[in-house]
Amino acid sequence: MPHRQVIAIDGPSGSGKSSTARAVARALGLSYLDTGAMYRAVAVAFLDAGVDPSDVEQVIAATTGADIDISLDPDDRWVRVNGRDVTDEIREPRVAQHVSAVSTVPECRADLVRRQRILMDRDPRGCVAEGRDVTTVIYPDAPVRILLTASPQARLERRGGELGGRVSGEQLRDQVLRRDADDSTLVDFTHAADGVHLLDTTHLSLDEVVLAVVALAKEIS
Ligand SMILES: Nc1ncnc2c1ncn2[C@@H]1O[C@H](COP(=O)(O)OP(=O)(O)O)[C@@H](O)[C@H]1O
Ligand SMILES: Nc1ccn([C@H]2C[C@H](O)[C@@H](COP(=O)(O)OP(=O)(O)O)O2)c(=O)n1
Repeated sequence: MPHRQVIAIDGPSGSGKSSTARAVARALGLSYLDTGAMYRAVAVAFLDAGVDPSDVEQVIAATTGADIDISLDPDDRWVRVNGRDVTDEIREPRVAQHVSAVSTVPECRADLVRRQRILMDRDPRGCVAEGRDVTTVIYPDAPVRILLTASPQARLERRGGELGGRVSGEQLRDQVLRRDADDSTLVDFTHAADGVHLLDTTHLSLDEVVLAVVALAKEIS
């Protein structure tokens, strides 16, 4: 049987992690894990429950008690939390605004990391996973580890294009730059750790990034 392929991709908001990881999973016939969707799903759960985001004990309880079910199919993205489909809701600006209340609490991270390792090991063919700490914490032994970067300007333009004018310039900066600053208090996703390949996507098209990652995976595997 061919060996499992595991590809770990990290990077800041708008660097292209989700689009790249999904396309690479499709190209190589691997499963795909969006670890950020799990943080977002927990944020929906605690907002639903009326938890005050600054009440750390309640945020921890909402995280450890959340029943998260997530698709690993790159062609069929969905996520459910506590039995409710929140696939579209997790992309709403109110979720981006509050999700760091989960990602900045070590107990919440430990709980999600444990679940993410299990999900990454589920498919016998292997997995492409993306987030902020896949290369360093969740799966530091992955044979292929990549940090995607792009200039703040490029990342703001990409996320702005994706949201199609649904948010103000100020909300956009909050979603991208403020959130990255808050999220990087516990994990470093701006410098490539030892053995992690740095790929600056500022001047590359999505297709070029996907080709570069697939080429690297073939070279290493
Ligand atoms: N290299 C690229 N060049 C131009 N646009 C890109 C590139 N990579 C991703 N995008 C676009 O930027 C937006 C954000 O990408 P996404 O993959 O969601 O980033 P992340 O998961 O890192 O936040 C999407 O609309 C995506 O199509
Ligand atoms: N492995 C991860 C994945 C996401 N997070 C946090 C950081 C982000 O604010 C949220 C949402 O992540 P997501 O990847 O969906 O965010 P972007 O698509 O890059 O804007 O979760 C994390 O702390 N660790």
